[in-house]
Amino acid sequence: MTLDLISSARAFGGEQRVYRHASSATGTPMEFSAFLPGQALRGEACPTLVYLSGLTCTWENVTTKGGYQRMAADCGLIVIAPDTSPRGEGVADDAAYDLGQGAGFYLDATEKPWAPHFRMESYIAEELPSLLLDTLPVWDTAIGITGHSMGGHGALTLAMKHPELFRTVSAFAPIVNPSTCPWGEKALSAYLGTDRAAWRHHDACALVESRGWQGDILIDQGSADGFLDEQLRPWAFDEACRKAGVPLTLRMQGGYDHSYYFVSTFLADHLEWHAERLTG
Ligand SMILES: N[C@@H](CCC(=O)N[C@@H](CSC=O)C(=O)NCC(=O)O)C(=O)O
Repeated sequence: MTLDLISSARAFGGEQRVYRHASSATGTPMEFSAFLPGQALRGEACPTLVYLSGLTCTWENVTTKGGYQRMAADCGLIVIAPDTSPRGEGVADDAAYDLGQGAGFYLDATEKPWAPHFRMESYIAEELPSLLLDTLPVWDTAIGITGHSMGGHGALTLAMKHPELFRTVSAFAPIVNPSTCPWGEKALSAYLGTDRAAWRHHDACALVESRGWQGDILIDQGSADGFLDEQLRPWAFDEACRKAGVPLTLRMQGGYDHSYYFVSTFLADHLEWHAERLTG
């Protein structure tokens, strides 16, 4: 498969790039950003962190507002930021910001009109890693995943479903129990249908109890996040991890909201946390 380089800029001794490629998983063109530290430019295999973004985002939000490039360069970490859904004129969409294009929820839809293109689990957990391993100096046994909000949901659920691929996982203000919050109930019923048993395979609280996790987990959550009580409720995941015996560090960050001011404050911490575990 061919990767087209859309842009490249020198940063902290490495390069911030954007790629486009034809995706067989989604049947559409897909774009992602890739920060390559100096080590990667010299051809050394590097640990890699995949960052999944939230509702309404593309690769661009975290790449331009996350401020992670200095720490990625210091840790020798490749950082990949994919898009949040398939896009295009022939792709189903919804007028609301929390369904359709920009709101793929990192699962493979089974329902019309979403099923033909909304295959983000196959894209993130199969096609993209295979493409990265073929084209960039990604260290194959040192891939971690993180994400924000809907992307935090994607990071937690995909890690627990694909532990052989994703060795480390963390999240920022994740949706942890989509089966019981308005964003999740809307998306899961549209993409998967109304049988709630199918939703459990895409719910971090259910997955940690049924599958557990091979390591520890780090979550940062702002205490002034406007979505905290209605959509996020990280204490449900804290309780599920306790029951499953999975060590979770849930850091409630006083006064922080849901924005990229919050994400960018703590993203460097997460890069360092992943790099330590991926290379240790
Ligand atoms: N009310 C907003 C909702 C969109 C929003 O807040 N998106 C967040 C992620 S929310 C969960 O997945 C985000 O990351 N936005 C991009 C940014 O750069 O801040 C709306 O109507 O758009």
